[in-house]
Amino acid sequence: MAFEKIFQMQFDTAANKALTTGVRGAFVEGCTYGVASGLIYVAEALLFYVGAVLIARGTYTYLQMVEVLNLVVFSVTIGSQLMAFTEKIAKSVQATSDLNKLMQLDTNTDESRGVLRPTLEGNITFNHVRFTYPERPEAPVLKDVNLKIEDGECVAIVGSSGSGKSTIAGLLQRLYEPDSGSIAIGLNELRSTEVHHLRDHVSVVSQHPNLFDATIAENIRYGNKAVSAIDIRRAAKAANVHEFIMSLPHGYDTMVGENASLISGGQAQRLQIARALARPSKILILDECTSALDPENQAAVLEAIYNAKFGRTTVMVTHKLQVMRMCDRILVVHDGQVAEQGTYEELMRLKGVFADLANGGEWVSE
Ligand SMILES: Nc1ncnc2c1ncn2[C@@H]1O[C@H](COP(=O)(O)OP(=O)(O)OP(=O)(O)O)[C@@H](O)[C@H]1O
Repeated sequence: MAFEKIFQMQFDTAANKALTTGVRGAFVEGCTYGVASGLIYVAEALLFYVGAVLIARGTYTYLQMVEVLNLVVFSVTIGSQLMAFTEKIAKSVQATSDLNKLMQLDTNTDESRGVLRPTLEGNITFNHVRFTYPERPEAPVLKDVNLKIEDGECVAIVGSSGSGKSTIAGLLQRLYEPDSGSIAIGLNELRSTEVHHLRDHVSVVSQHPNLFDATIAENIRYGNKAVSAIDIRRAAKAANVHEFIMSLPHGYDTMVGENASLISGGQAQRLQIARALARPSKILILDECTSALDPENQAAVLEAIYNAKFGRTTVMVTHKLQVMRMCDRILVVHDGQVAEQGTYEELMRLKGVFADLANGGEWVSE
């Protein structure tokens, strides 16, 4: 999904910046500490020497020399201790400035609008939707999208790379607002629906499972306290992953490891499907969720999706023929519009955009 690539890039940039700043900070801190400690000893040595000379000449008494020595050593020690705080002071200044920026953020965003919490079911409709990413105002991604997905229908959204498939999925989650036109689920316009409520009712399974270093049960629950242990098991069974979980030594309490390193890609993907199914959502969006899998894992995930789509409206963004064939209908996005729609056979017979993309090798067949 395009958003993941962008987040990954931003994360890499931030991590590299943190590393460079950390290394530079450690170097400065080390130098500061060395100079500060050295200064005390240099000052003491100098004072003893000058004091001794002054006493020898009879300018100072021994008592006067000790008083001056104490005063200077005390001042230098305080100064050097303050220098040891340089890094902490710099961090506090930066943290205060960051906090200040956060406090000034506008809470009146597109997301904050919309307060309705209706039951989200019924047909999905896009009515003359036009959308341009704010970062690229000169290039509208969607120019005039009109589509209708029936309640309970399974639809594949296909098109060439960059045609705007993931953007349609993103708009459906209200990650962005259309420039014009409207999107509705049943009779409810998305722009007047409360965004958390919407995202609780629209489940997304993306290309990367995004599992956390927590137990399998916690990964399926995903912070939603309303999801009970029974819901978790039911979802895992529907996602075809229950038996695998039960084969693990600690079952649902097994830790999946950092970045889900202890389980395969297909198992991780089925856990992500279980997470989506554990929620009360009637709408399921699957964005290229099998593209990173080998054929064996892909078959297991497709079987899970096949079970999951019953009773739900399912939208699958895909390049895979097998996934397209699982769907009731295929929508072809081209030049910012839904250019064609129908079953695989109907679209091939049309000899239009879909057939051209098929003949050009755009669709993956295994
Ligand atoms: N956050 C963003 N900011 C600016 N441009 C973006 C952003 N996300 C996507 N785009 C651009 O919008 C266009 C449509 O992207 P989108 O990800 O919807 O296409 P896609 O059909 O899903 O592509 P793919 O099949 O390669 O995943 C592309 O040209 C992409 O570069």
